[in-house]
Amino acid sequence: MSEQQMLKQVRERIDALDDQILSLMSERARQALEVARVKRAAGESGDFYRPDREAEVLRRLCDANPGPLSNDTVALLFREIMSACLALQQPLKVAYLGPEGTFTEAAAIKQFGHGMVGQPLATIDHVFRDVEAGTAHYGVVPVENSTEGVVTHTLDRFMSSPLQIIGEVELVIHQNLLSNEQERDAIKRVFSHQQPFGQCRAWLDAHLPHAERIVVSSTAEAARMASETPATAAIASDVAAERYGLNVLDANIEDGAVNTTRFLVIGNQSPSSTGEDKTSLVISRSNQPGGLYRLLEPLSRQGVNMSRIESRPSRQGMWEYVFFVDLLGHVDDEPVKRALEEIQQQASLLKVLGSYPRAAR
Ligand SMILES: O=C(O)C(=O)C[C@]1(C(=O)O)C=C[C@@H](O)C=C1
Repeated sequence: MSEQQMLKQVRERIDALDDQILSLMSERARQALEVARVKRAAGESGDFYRPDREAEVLRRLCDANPGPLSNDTVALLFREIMSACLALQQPLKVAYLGPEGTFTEAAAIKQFGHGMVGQPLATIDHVFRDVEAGTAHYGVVPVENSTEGVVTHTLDRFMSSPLQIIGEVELVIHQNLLSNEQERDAIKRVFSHQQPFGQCRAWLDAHLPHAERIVVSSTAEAARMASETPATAAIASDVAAERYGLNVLDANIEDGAVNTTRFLVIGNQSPSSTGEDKTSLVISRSNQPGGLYRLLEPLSRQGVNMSRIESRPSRQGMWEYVFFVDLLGHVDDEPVKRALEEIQQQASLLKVLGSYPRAAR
């Protein structure tokens, strides 16, 4: 058989499979509409997004994945299918720290898929306020090791907010050299946020030693400026390259190995336990010797793992420090429930910020 004939045969098989996939996806979308009908009939209020159910769907499919597609790819595809089904049920408005093309937008897309209606906002405070006011269903803000350098503000803002953490997103951050130019030799100036410049210092010293480095407010702003200025480049995400129509001259130019940023998803609902959850708390106790030890001791007694602790100065005058703590488990899981009851007796402040599925891939 000639190559042409063989290709024709394989492509016919692919066409037949695509027909099956299309018909299955359509049937799935009809079932999602049925879920929405049942929820409405039962008088459920609020939106139809269920992060706990989505986390379970993705975990189950990744466990069953026969290959050759990677689990990351399977998760990405099914995330988009669920996002499209959810958009049919009801379009979801998601506020995030903008502008468009930032890593926070990429995190929002990773959590909600392209079916969401994104609302890029100027500050973390605006994101909280829009979700508090109901203008957006959910919000996405950076919290740890962010390229935008705004982590502590996110933690502080939780002190005064009634919102819950309903999910977390981990994103491996890759930096790229983006430009309208075709060649690196044409670049005289490079725009970026301060932190990506730090992350790519050795690469820039080696490959663009004479280019002037200009710090701007975000990587997306850097991409926008590079798109309008000849002989310049931006260090930014591949999402920004797409958004501003720039060429990726060099990909993955960060000096370090894996550079992950964590984002929080905020909203009004409380996801149910999925068996692989995290709980975030803020706790405090008057400043006495052994105070922090007494606050945390119930965790070890109940066998609850702590994945993070962060101290912040209290702004309320009553406590000197507050501690942001992440636990493995859900508030409805017995060991976490018991530990929290014991902590409550020791603490002058205990606020559960939310229980939510641990970051999926
Ligand atoms: O199972 C549900 O509650 C649904 O609404 C269906 C579905 C899905 O497409 O699988 C859609 C949206 C939710 O966020 C979770 C899952």
